[in-house]
Amino acid sequence: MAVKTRDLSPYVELRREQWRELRRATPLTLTLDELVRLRGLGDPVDLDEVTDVYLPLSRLISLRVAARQRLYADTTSFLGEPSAPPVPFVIGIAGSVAVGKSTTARLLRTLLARWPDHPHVDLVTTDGFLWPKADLTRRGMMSRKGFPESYDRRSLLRFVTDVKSGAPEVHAPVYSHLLYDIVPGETQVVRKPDILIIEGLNVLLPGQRLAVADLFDFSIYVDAHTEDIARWYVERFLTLRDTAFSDPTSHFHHYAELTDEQARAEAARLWETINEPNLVNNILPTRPRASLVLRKDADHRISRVRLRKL
Ligand SMILES: Nc1ncnc2c1ncn2[C@@H]1O[C@H](COP(=O)(O)OP(=O)(O)O)[C@@H](O)[C@H]1O
Ligand SMILES: CC(C)(COP(=O)(O)O)[C@@H](O)C(=O)NCCC(=O)O
Repeated sequence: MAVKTRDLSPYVELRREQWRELRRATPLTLTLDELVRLRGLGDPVDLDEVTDVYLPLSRLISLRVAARQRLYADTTSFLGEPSAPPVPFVIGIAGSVAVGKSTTARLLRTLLARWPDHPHVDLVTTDGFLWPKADLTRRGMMSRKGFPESYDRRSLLRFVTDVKSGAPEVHAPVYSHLLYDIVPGETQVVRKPDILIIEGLNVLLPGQRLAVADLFDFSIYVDAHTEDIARWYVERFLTLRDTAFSDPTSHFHHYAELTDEQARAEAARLWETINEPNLVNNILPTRPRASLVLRKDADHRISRVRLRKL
């Protein structure tokens, strides 16, 4: 009997109207005020999107956390070892600069923490693992920020391994957009969370040996057309010019004086020379590896969800 090629796909793609049915009885535990505080600059995500997209997603992840715990328990019993506390469940969130990963990550952290089975959820962004400015400068990589080689990938892998191994306290370095550098001496401390979310451009990249992506129990790729993301990047640059860049201590303070036209041209240049090549050459090729893809339309609205079944 002939099998339709479509049936062999490892993915199932659902329109938002189909996906939202999978929420079942998951309650909405987020208020509009909280949503406004969580969403990123220029991201118009509303409570409908939380209900339609994020509640089914938090239900799916919660099911996967329980399944993961059963799997670990089975392996422990197979090995004849005494039962151990559950291993933190690790979620990776990938996608381009300016696609809205941080909003997705913050929303999920908040929603997942409201499930009684896994209340302790930590979120770490990979910018803390960028090499310090002095190192990037010395190695001629200042215009490669966000490219795979601009990160201390070994430290990132060590960090996630330590969290998964149940270390009582693990420290992550912290990045500041204001300084455009790692903040000396500052760390984010992670203490045995039930769930750890790792958000960053390149988190799904495979490595020659073990890569951080190999430690993920679930991963999300936030996706949109490249032309749409380019436009969001330029719009956000204009907003930053009037907000963050106007701070005299900002590394980008010189941008605060730009006219609209100059700011658009500079943002387009940064997009075309740094962020677009990184998206096309490094980030987009990792999309097929994600457990789930959130697909955004030109207005930022999530219209489709692709789930990996196999
Ligand atoms: N130069 C900057 N100054 C201050 N904040 C910034 C700057 N660039 C990006 N951000 C903020 O950093 C966060 C991460 O941005 P980005 O890496 O582009 O990912 P995404 O837009 O997918 O969340 C966003 O909240 C964004 O508003
Ligand atoms: C800090 C970033 C590399 C993103 O870091 P991430 O947390 O995704 O690893 C990025 O937001 C960035 O600042 N890129 C530099 C080029 C630019 O400013 O557009």
